[in-house]
Amino acid sequence: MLEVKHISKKRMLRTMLKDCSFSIETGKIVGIIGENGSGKTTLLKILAGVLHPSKGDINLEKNRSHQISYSPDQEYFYDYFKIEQLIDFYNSQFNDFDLERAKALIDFFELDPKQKITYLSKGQKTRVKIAVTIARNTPFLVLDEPLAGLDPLVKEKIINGLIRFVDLDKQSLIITTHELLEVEAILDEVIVLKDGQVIEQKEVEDIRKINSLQNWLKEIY
Ligand SMILES: Nc1ncnc2c1ncn2[C@@H]1O[C@H](COP(=O)(O)OP(=O)(O)OP(=O)(O)O)[C@@H](O)[C@H]1O
Repeated sequence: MLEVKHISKKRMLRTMLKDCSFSIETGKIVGIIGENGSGKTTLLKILAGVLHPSKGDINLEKNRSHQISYSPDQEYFYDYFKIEQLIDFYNSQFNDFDLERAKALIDFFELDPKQKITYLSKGQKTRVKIAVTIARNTPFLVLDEPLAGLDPLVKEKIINGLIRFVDLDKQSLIITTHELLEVEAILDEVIVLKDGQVIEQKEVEDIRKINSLQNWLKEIY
């Protein structure tokens, strides 16, 4: 269980997050959604420990670095590595890294392990980033905008990779996204941010009984 309690974040005079509280159970796929600038990336950075909140706490059972595997929205790779070298590097850095799962993911994502990162397309780099993030056996996998700017086939491949390789008996997946149509089918819950505040946390099944996720979001926004 991950509990976010009354998190606020201010930088200079700007309020990026305001009194955000929610909890996420093991085994859930949770989408953090909301318009541009609503605070999704800031929230994920705070979950991952990259940013510190100005106020509030995050309750996790153990040390954050053993609990959360995080993929930021920007690229951060060592361009001169080959994919297989990057995987070896991750394996050397994280005790919870599953080398076999990483190799299976690279294969599933139709990537050549001998290829240098610098020569990969955006879609290929995104797949590498997701592969090394979800190859860790942490209880929470946190992906910022894993589908942004990708073509429909690559999006589908990534979503299938998530379904196939995330172990929902032990792990939860938290993603931010604007691609509601594409992810609606895999989400268990959504957390909606507006102007830095959590305005809703709801089971997607309950939303679908009355509306599509996209229309529901328009109504509450
Ligand atoms: N380094 C920073 N310093 C000051 N303000 C920032 C900084 N980074 C982001 N912000 C502001 O914080 C707010 C939340 O930004 P954030 O990137 O978290 O939103 P987002 O929901 O992820 O947006 P998007 O959907 O466009 O990625 C925005 O108003 C943004 O301008």
